Amino acid sequence: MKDTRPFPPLKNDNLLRAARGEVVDRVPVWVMRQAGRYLPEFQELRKLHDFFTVCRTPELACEVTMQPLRRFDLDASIIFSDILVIPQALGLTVEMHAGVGPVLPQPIRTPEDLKRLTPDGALSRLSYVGDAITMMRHKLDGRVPLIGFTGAPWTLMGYMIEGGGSKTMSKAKAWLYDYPEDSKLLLNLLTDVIVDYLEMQVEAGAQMLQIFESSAEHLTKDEFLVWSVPFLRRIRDDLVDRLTKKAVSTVPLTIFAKGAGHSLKEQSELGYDVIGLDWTVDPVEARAAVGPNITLQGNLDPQDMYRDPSELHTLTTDMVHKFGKSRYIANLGHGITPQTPIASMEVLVDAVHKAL
Ligand SMILES: Cc1c2[nH]c(c1CCC(=O)O)Cc1[nH]c(c(CCC(=O)O)c1C)Cc1[nH]c(c(CCC(=O)O)c1C)Cc1[nH]c(c(C)c1CCC(=O)O)C2
Repeated sequence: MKDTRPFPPLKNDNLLRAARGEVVDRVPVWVMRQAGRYLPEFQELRKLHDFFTVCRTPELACEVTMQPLRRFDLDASIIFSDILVIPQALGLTVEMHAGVGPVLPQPIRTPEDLKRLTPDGALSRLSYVGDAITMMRHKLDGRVPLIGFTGAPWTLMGYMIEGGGSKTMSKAKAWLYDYPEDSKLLLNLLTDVIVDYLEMQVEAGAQMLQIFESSAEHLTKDEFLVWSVPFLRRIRDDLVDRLTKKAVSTVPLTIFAKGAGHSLKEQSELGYDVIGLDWTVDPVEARAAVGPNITLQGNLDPQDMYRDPSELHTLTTDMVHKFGKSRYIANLGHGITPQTPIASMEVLVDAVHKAL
């Protein structure tokens, strides 16, 4: 039965205030992939359960979501899941192979393969994510906001065509040139599912949403503007439309387009509240590009987490000083990597909170 109890009131809302451009008590900080393999308790749980079993079992997803919050004074939680649950819901098999990452044994190879996708009913096959979000809101007891997320269309298309991660996305890029109309069809199909999925996450209790366009780095600026930006715009516009029509309050939206620092101005015109930056972007230049009315998130190099604590502390403090206290959410410039020392997370969080 659906849990319809009201959610506990939020105690630390610095993340949402930063996203809306309001005054914060302290600079909020969270870390992409903050629940993950650098935590021994995550590794222990993963010995007992397959990756997608964790995603599909709300109790397990909530336990893993909670793990980093027990250790660190973070200002946000992010629901444990993966971007590849959408290709799964569209009928593709996705396996998580240790040491390799995601594998799709029957990828989309030709436009003919698009017929195998099953958008009808995809949302109902993702209902476990909504269940985990609702459960997590209660377990958090208002401690910090809960972020929901999705992969963006181009990034999902890449995994669906490559059959997993890829250094070049060469097969997916070949689609853009060889089958431009079918590429648009696939990107629009994914956009439709993503809008449904995000609407469902908000209704389930997600207080902020992040769209991961992690494979933007494989596109030139011109390609990014054609194959990513229009779909990111439609996700935002359609989602806001849907929520408005249902009289559901909208939540702040973050776009994280890794490797798209060449198009910050264009990103700032999409209607998102927050732009996530990878570590190649200079904070001061980013602010100049997006103007004063957008919140920036990021962007310490995840490799800096391997430096000694005093160096890491200094780098973090310098980063926060460059961004400033207004309209800023501290994070890494991409996901935390599996060998990261736990002590580095403590240094990062502490340095952010003490910087200003
Ligand atoms: C591209 C992408 C994926 N998944 C995701 C992205 C976008 C962000 C990014 O660019 O890093 C997003 C993601 N994946 C995961 C989260 C959980 C929430 C969080 O704590 O941030 C989030 C937000 C869990 C995960 N997703 C994955 C793990 C590790 C797998 C395991 O436990 O065996 C976790 C904790 C696996 C995964 N899932 C994916 C890859 C490429 C891999 C393998 C690489 C790796 O292992 O880090 C696809």
